[in-house]
Amino acid sequence: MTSRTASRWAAPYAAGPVQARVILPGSKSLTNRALVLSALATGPSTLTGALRSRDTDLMIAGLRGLGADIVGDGTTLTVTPGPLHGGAVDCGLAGTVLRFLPPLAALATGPVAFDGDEQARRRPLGTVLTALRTLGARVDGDGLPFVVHGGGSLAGGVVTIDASGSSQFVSALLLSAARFEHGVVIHHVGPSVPSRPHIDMTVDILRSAGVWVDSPAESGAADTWQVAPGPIRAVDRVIEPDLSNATPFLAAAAVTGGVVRVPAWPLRTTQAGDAIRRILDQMGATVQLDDAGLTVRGPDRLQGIDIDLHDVGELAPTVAALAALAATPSRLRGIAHLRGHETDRLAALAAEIDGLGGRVTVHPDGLTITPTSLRGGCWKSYADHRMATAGAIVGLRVAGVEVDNVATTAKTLPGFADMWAAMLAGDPVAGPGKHAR
Ligand SMILES: O=C(O)C1=C[C@@H](OP(=O)(O)O)[C@@H](O)[C@H](O)C1
Ligand SMILES: C=C(OP(=O)(O)O)C(=O)O
Repeated sequence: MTSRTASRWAAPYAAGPVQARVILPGSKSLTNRALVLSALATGPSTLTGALRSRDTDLMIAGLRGLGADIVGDGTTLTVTPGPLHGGAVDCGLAGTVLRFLPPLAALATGPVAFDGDEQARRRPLGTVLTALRTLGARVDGDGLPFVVHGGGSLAGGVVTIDASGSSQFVSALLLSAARFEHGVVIHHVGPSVPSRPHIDMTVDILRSAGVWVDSPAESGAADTWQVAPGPIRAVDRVIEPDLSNATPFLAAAAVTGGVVRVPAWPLRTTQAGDAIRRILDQMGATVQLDDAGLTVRGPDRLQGIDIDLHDVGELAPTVAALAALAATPSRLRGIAHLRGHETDRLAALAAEIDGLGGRVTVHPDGLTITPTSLRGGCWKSYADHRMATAGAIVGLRVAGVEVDNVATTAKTLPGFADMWAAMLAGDPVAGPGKHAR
């Protein structure tokens, strides 16, 4: 739907160790879950420190178009639920909008037409639409564009799905299920579900809104989640900073032997991005988490890593960039599902690292990256925010890297290029709408 003009951005080269303090805007995953729950809640609620980016603005527009009133200045938003009615939703390239809003649309009184970016048409979705039909909804289409004919209510009940393509299939059904007449019981059958922390995040936020949820962790029933029907309480929330978006900045410390601190790093969190602490530690960095935030000190020699990223695939582009600059080979496992992310990230990472003279082998489940001496050149971003930030990391150590369409980082981190430049200049770094401290 949206056309974007590609342009090349000269990724800054780091002449020495990077030293920076970086304040990140709010988490995409938490903001979009909170928006959905607030729109389904029993009364108004306020979100503080919400992320404003393409993905979250698409969620806001989608919910407004279906009847929610969302007002606010920048990162503070007040959401007042309204009767849900028919309308149109632009998903852009946001997996959270594409997967989380169809179940909510099934509760509307009228047809809801979904469309999105050309690239979004290739993202896996059929599982959610088939599940909705099983739960009582009428849906025209099996992928974008499609129409959910909201009937004002949905029966809900028991459904069996294969969620090996995306954890968002499970999260999507769970988020709206308290408003289904019979709630939902989801059985997953198939290869293992990726990105489990994201489902745990969904369970956690539902419970904080007073919803009864049973998950494999408590029930012992592997791969079964259940939500009881009932009210979703309106809760005022402070959104944590986005830890996945922190990872390129932390990687800058790791690859330059520098020091980067991220204040307000939560001591306990459901965000998958928290896994970067053990990844950087394994690669040889010094990682310290305390009340002042997270501090990463880069090593003299960055080690390669052999790691299963199945649970935290979102971090794979950052880890691949680190691996390309490490002293020893790396093997990234468990991430076949990245082929259905914003782009086929396995193919894209291999093509771009190889394009600079690197050596990457693509496996059915991931990548082997053998460090070589890289040269400058064009790094394509494929409209993928995390491909663009991975190119920026590589550019810190390889002169002459040009990232095409760095503006695509606005999907979750508008102002990334300015933040990156400020980091290299030794200036304070804060994204637009910085996280309230
Ligand atoms: O629910 C979420 O907020 C997300 C779940 C994950 O999706 P997949 O399970 O498709 O990897 C993650 O990669 C994505 O960035 C955000
Ligand atoms: C996979 C990602 O996004 P989405 O929410 O669009 O699936 C991501 O941000 O890495």
